[in-house]
Amino acid sequence: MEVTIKITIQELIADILTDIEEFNLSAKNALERAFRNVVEEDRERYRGLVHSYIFEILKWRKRIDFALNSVLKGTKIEKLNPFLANLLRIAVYDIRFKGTPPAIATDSVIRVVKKRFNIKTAKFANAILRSVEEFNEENALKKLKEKDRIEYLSVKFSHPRWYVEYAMELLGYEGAIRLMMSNNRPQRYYVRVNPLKTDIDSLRDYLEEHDVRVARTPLDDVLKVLEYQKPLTRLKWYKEGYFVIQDLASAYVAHVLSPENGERILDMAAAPGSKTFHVAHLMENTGEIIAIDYSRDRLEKMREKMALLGVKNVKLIHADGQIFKWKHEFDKIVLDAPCSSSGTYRQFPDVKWSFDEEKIAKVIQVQKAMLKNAYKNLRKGGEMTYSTCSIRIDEDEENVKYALNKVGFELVPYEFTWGERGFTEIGDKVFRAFTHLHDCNSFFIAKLRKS
Ligand SMILES: C[S@@+](CC[C@H](N)C(=O)[O-])C[C@H]1O[C@@H](n2cnc3c(N)ncnc32)[C@H](O)[C@@H]1O
Repeated sequence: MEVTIKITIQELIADILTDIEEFNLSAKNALERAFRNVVEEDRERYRGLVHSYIFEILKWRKRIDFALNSVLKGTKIEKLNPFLANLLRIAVYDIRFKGTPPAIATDSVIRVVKKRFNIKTAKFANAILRSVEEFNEENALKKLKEKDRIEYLSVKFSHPRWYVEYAMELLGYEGAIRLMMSNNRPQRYYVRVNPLKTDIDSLRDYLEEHDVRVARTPLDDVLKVLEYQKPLTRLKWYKEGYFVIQDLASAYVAHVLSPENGERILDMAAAPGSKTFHVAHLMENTGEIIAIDYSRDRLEKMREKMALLGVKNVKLIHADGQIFKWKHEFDKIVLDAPCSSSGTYRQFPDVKWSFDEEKIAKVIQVQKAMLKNAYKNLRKGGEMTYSTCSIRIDEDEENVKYALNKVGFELVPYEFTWGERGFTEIGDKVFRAFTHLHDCNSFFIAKLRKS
């Protein structure tokens, strides 16, 4: 496991995990940042391994912390120095999830503790890991189940407590468990063809020639990846923009919007651009798309990708979608709102731990303000999609009800060809996907009109 980079793998992983917490970075950004400092030849060799550690530890963090907190006396893992806590998490993950012999897992992190702290801390860490080795998780979980069933499920499936309660209310006990189990499975990839460069049949042939086994999906421009040999991002056609990697439900938005050639479209939260580019592709590069986002970094990435995909009808603007007003009204609007991202746990397990109720309440206010502002920017008779990758009714159906009752929109009875219908009295006119049912992100779409 030890590598010839200046630091060991364990040290690098603990640094990245600590950056995620301390600087509120996404796992993806933290990985990118850390690998900038790794020498070139090691970068390609170790990226996959480190990526997998980071994602798996974040996925199982609550269960890992349960083991650690059960053996820690007089303190909690959350109270320890964050770098030390993350080293302990790596060892627990190695021992309990990867089946690494405890002596090896312990030894490799204790060496880092000695280097970065001191002998006393190393002895402390060693004692904790010995206790973890003897910890009877099955018994402890059984006791927890008797005391607090929700907390038991939250630990067992390593999901936030609020999520367990929410999922049980939406889907019942069995449904909630199936959803959490599927959130914990490996990510499923989908690819969408870039029709400016090729067609779906040629893409399918190309992928199969390159050992990527694919299947059709409910969307005729999207393929489901069943098996692959090397990362899709290393394929020449990916690097040249012949296809994009885009979640199935996310790729439904542009179809529901049904843009027509020559129209003027606003995308109010556009970066990194999946839906904007899809709309541009469906419009065959005609008309005009104004794509705004509040994050300059994300817009910059979007600009690079746009050139690669041959998209020419998009103007990128750094702006706040709550107040942005353009000189013309729009025929159609995409509002893929910032949200709790609670539908993306399989893809981004770090998101599980980065939203609490306070942060979610704030994002709901932003969603409402954006809905109000969308109305101001839309022409009479114009249509829009409102979508989130959240499972929560307060970000989805309740916000649509707000748009109908308080803003003035009407709901378009769109004929969804797949997925589930939603909740509340408007449930039969909206789209929902769930990870355990549709093998993609849990997702919400509603189509609205300014009458
Ligand atoms: C769900 S993501 C959008 C994903 C994008 N539509 C796509 O398909 O690639 C939400 C986006 O909202 C942006 N955002 C957050 N607050 C915003 C605001 N007040 N105005 C505009 N964009 C905002 C975030 O920077 C983020 O890029």
